[in-house]
Amino acid sequence: MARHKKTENYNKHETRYFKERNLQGNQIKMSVQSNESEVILTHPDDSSCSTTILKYGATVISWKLKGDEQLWLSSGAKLDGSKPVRGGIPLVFPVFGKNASDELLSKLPQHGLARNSTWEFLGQTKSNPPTVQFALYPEIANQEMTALWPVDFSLILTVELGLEHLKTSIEVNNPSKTDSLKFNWLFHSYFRIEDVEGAFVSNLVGMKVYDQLLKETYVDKHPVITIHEEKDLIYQNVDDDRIIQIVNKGVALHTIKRINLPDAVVWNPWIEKSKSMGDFEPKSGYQHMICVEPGHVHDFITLEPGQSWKAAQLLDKTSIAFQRVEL
Ligand SMILES: O=P(O)(O)OC[C@H]1O[C@H](O)[C@H](O)[C@@H](O)[C@@H]1O
Repeated sequence: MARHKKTENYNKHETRYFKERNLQGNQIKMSVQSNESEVILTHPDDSSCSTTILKYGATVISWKLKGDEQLWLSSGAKLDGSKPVRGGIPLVFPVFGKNASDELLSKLPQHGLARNSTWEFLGQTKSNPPTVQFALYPEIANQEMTALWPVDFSLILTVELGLEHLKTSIEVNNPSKTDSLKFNWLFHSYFRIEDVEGAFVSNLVGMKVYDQLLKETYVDKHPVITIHEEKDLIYQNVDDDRIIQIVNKGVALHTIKRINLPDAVVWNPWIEKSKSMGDFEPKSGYQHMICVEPGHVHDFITLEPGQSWKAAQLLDKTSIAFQRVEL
């Protein structure tokens, strides 16, 4: 039995269209289409703005603004539910990376079970900007993984498509009456860029960072992060008002705003690591992508029975913003 009330009746074997009405009450363009495997949102005021969410992992696999794709998706990504999607915005829960110390979380594979589970499509909650919700809870999550991590939880993902933004919000609830819920959360966003070597990531200067390759923690004094080799950096407790941007040729291509997400991972696999990932295609793809991943990963969030936690990632088109920092 589904725990979450669907906002629209929905027959999973049919494609369903949710239509918009204009001021005269005429039916106009459809803004949400759903079929067995994916949900597609198209902005009612501009059909060149759209996003596609795969029900497997509730993974955003495409986000187009004025017809331009914003996210990087590997041409070798599996979209059939056989493995997590390489690209787009995979969701990381309840653990980031491979945990070695927690009795239960350490049994889960890298990045947990949310990206390996088919989520329930709850329906559309708003017509403009078009907004939809998905849910995940133990009864429908990947059963091999819930057997390893027998913990109660409930997740609601909200995806809102604006004319100039994509907002993904998460609510985590602990429905248990007796046990606490301990977890990490992260939006593993893969951004598309023309040439990673010509780009930089801004506004992380002065932040404490754990370098996963060097296995060292230090304060990053680089004014910007450039990518000319493999990078795997976890910035911790980044000030809430720091707006992280991916800048290319003097233009802020992507702006990443974090709501209740203190950490940000910056990752590019570069040449050798890309070769080692079977689903990373083309192998030259590392030149055209960068992951900037807002999350809560440097420590765990703990929810007591009945408690909930909310956070969001807002991607938009803010013009270039260098922020003053006190070092
Ligand atoms: O290959 P995956 O399990 O999708 O992980 C891809 C990457 O995710 C994050 O960015 C981590 O910081 C990296 O260490 C990891 O390699």
